[in-house]
Parts: sequence; structure tokens; C-alpha cells
Amino acid sequence: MNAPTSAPAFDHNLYAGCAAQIVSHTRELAAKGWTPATAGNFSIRMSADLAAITISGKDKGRLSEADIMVVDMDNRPVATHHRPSAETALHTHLYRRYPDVGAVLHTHSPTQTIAGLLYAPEGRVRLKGYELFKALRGHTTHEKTFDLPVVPNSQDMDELTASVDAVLSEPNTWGYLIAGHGLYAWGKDISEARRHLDAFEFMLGCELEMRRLRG
Ligand SMILES: CSC[C@@H](O)[C@@H](O)C(=O)COP(=O)(O)O
Ligand SMILES: [Zn+2]
Repeated sequence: MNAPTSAPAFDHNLYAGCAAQIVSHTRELAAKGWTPATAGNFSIRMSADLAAITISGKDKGRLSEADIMVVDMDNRPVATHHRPSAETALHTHLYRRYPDVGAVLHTHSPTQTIAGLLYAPEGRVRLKGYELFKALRGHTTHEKTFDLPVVPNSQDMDELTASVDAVLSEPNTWGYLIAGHGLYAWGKDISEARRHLDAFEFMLGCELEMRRLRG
């Protein structure tokens, strides 16, 4: 674990607003059954250098604003001795890679977990013909295919981050699956990230159902 950094200070009103938004979305996602046990982590960018993120190991259905902390983009806690999410590096990777990303959401729904395992050998879930593509920023038609990347799971965050970095070649990808683990989705703000998360969950559910029907 990286040591807390003394600087930079942050705007506490901005932090409080981010914490309230994270708590609100996280409770809703937990109520859907997408954060079993203590699974899932959630963040909002506060500035070029800082993000508000969930503390590690909390029941995400019972969060309060005090369960949100600040990290810098090198995963170091800022002005707190709390431990940030074990997967903080996956959040900061997206913030560093895409300057316009404002929020990152990570859930472990059964659909996401199963789809990640089933499609891991192909390295992607190929989605085709969905009207719901239009819920993804930059996508305007159902008449296309969309490859949602799937990376192997790892407890080594450097290895996992490198795997993710290697598969994010297409613009407007907005999400990836980790095999047997769950989904990361992001957007310019938490509302857009949530729309992307919900759209992926729906389309993955359809893919699994179609596999079942085909036998
Ligand atoms: C309950 S196991 C899930 C964790 O290993 C992890 O994948 C996760 O999503 C939550 O970790 P956290 O450190 O609370 O952010
Ligand atoms: Zn996880």
C-alpha cells in the first residue's frame, strides 16, 4: 500500500458532492444484486490529479459519505489513513488514459461474472444489432457490431492494468469484462457511466439468454 501523500489539498465541497453521488448510485446497484458481499468499487474524478473512491472492503449497499476517500492518480490516499479500493489502479488507469473520463463504476452481477467466464477464450463479447448501442456515447445505430473486451482476471494489479491497457484500442469502448469477476464501465460523469453500465448489463443478459435458447 502506498503511503498517504501530504499534498495536494482538495476542495471539501467538491469531495462531499462526489461522495454523495457515489453513495446514491452504489446503494441502487447493490439493491440490484450487482455488488455481492463487499464486491464493487466506484469513483468520480475530482480534478486532473485526484479522484474520490470507495474505501476497500465495505458492504457497498450500506455505504455512507464517510466511506468515500480521495486518492491521487498514483493510487496514493490523500489526507486520510483509510485504505482505498484494492482495484484503485484500474480506476486511475482510465483517468490517466482518458482525460475526459469523469467516473468509473465496477460491479459483479451474475450476468457479468458468467459472461466474463464464457467469453474469456475469445477475449471479447461480440454484440450485434442492439438498439441499446445508442445508450453508449458515440454510437448512433444498431447496424453494427460492438466488441466488449474480456481480460483474464489477476490479483496482480500491474498485470491486470496492462491486460486492460492492451485491449482498449477502439474509441468509445466504455467498458470491459474481467473473466469470472465483473464489469468496469465509465463515462464523462457518473450518470453517463451508469447508463453505459446498465446498457452493458442488459446486452450481456440478452447474449446469455440467446445462448441458452440456442442450447
Ligand atoms: C468481495 S471480493 C471482491 C474484491 O476482491 C474486488 O473485486 C472488489 O470488487 C471489491 O474490492 P474493494 O477493495 O472493496 O474495492
Ligand atoms: Zn471487483
